[in-house]
Amino acid sequence: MDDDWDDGAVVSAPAMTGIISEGGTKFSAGRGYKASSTGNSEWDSNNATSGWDDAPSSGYQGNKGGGRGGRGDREDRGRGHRDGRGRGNREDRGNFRGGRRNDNDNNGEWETPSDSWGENGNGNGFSSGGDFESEGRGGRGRGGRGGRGRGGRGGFRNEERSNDWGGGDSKNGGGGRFGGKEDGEDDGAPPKPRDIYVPEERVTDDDLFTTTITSGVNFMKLDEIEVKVTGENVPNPLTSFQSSELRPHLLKNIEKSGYTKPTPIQKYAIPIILAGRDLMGCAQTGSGKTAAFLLPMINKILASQEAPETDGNTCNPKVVVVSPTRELAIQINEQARKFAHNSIVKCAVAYGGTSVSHQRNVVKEGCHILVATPGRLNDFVTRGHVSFSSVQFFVLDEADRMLDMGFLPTVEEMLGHASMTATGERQTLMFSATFPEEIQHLAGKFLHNYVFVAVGIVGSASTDVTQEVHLVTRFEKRTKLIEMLKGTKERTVVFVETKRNADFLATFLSENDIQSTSIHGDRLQREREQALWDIKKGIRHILVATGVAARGLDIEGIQHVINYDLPKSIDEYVHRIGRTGRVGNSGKATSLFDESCDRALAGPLANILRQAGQNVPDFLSNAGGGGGGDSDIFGGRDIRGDDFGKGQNFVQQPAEIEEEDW
Ligand SMILES: Nc1ncnc2c1ncn2[C@@H]1O[C@H](COP(=O)(O)OP(=O)(O)OP(=O)(O)O)[C@@H](O)[C@H]1O
Repeated sequence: MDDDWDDGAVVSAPAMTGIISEGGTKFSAGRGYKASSTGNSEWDSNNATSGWDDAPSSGYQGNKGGGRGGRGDREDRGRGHRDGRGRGNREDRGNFRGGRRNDNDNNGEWETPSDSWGENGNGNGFSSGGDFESEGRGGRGRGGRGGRGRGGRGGFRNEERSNDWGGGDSKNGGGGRFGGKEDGEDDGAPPKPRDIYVPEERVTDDDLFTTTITSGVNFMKLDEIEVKVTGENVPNPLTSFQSSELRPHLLKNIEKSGYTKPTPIQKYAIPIILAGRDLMGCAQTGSGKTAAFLLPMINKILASQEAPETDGNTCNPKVVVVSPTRELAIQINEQARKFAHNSIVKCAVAYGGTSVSHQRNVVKEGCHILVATPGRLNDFVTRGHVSFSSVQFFVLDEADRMLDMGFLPTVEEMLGHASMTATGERQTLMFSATFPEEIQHLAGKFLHNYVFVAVGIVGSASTDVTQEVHLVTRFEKRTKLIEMLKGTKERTVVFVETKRNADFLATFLSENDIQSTSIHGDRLQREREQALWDIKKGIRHILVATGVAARGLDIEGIQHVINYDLPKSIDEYVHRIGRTGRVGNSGKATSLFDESCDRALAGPLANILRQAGQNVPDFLSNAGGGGGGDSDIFGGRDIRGDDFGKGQNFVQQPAEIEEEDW
């Protein structure tokens, strides 16, 4: 669909009163929002009962009403988009498996009348570039998220705004955050609103050891999973944390974390990283990949006993971890703080949507470990706040996502930066639960004589998640959702494809007495963090989310994942349902399969179900999911060949589980 804005139609900010008819959707900014369970919904100037809640609590219960509808925002965000990031980007992305292009398109679509706010549907598309962090490509004319131009939140416009909107103009191609100009510098362009959000450190040092998931009854079963390791001179795996080379301080923090034994990926990855090797590590969702890379890196810093390095106002971290979403960056930083607790190791986090000056001030104090989203990191490097000259470890978490077309240019820029230590001098580590072969090929150029570790079938879902797929029409989805959620207190993530539908559903559920919140790329960072906090703390028990929450998030007590809309790619499905059933806990995933738009997923979905020993419904087989599974299409093997390493590779047979382990 055409995702351009019609600049001629831009209405300026004062249009905050009255109804604007926009692509079939009525906005009555600053007023209430009436969600109808029967079909169309609209902004309703007479109904102020369920407006956007701009209070710190991110639920949809507020009576505030204000905030939505700012067409002025649209002007800011919209224009750069047309000539900037625009179409080339979409085309590029579309080449990769899993339909990133479709994702992007979908994110930009108005829903059909039956399932959206609009009366006529299809109006003002906005190509969002997905919900992941994508700031930072402006310097290349891609403009990050430049110019999405959705009729946005006028109420917040002058308060805070994501720095990663790109902020370009229609002539110059959007974006341009990396032109080397400091915030506020006068270059003749319209002033860019600044992010002023200073995130609070919600997880205090005292809470660090209680915020992660306690392993479940199936934890020991992880040892049954076959592990394939290829590469030259592969070190032997660990048998326990205690018998490893890890330093006593680290062992103490591991114990305080409640980890009694390493997971399979930890058993293999820790010695490989300690031995100075590069690594491509693939293991199921919720199987402890974060600790697998953090522990050996922290060990190395502890061993060196060096203070954090700074050079004037420039921070020279030893470890850089890059994550595709802000919330995942926050989480990885919390894990790093936990393992480094009470030691000399200093950790910092930098991500978009927050005050640049605040994070710059934190970073310039120096840190050993810097966890960041790519755009903010690249920005800091470009501006000289961070240098890669001391980097010993460079980690790409969710590496396949980091190397798809959305982020690849930024990753290439970072790894090709003049200050970056050379391949072979630094250790480069990549982790994910999914690793398509074409992405493995790309990854190879950043790695040096790496070891490949695959725990289980890469790209497969955890068998601890009971998966169900229901055949529905789009008109039945809402009723089905209410049926599933009514009366249950299960902590649930409901995934949808579009940001606007996330908001719509969260409101709709709340109006049906199912307290909900939402997270997606159009919410302010403050709201995104609040929404997650509310779920973690049980203040809300339903989180309606776009793909921004699909990867990496580790939230205690998520029992159910619902794919209200199925994703376009099977990898995304695997990551989404992996928000439950983590570290040996059981969970369930229910997907609503609408044949009119999900047909392409039928085959891959049936394979995933079969691999996990789940029932494959007839309608999936009939829709094209009748064939057998093929693990290789999910990157289940080393692209260098199963024999790579000339006989030094080995396959770990599943361990015998002793009775007392259960
Ligand atoms: N050895 C262990 N024993 C017990 N719990 C562990 C162990 N290792 C990790 N965990 C816990 O398991 C949970 C999942 O770990 P983590 O988030 O690293 O998974 P992951 O493999 O990175 O998942 P994803 O693919 O979804 O990102 C966390 O709460 C973590 O604290």
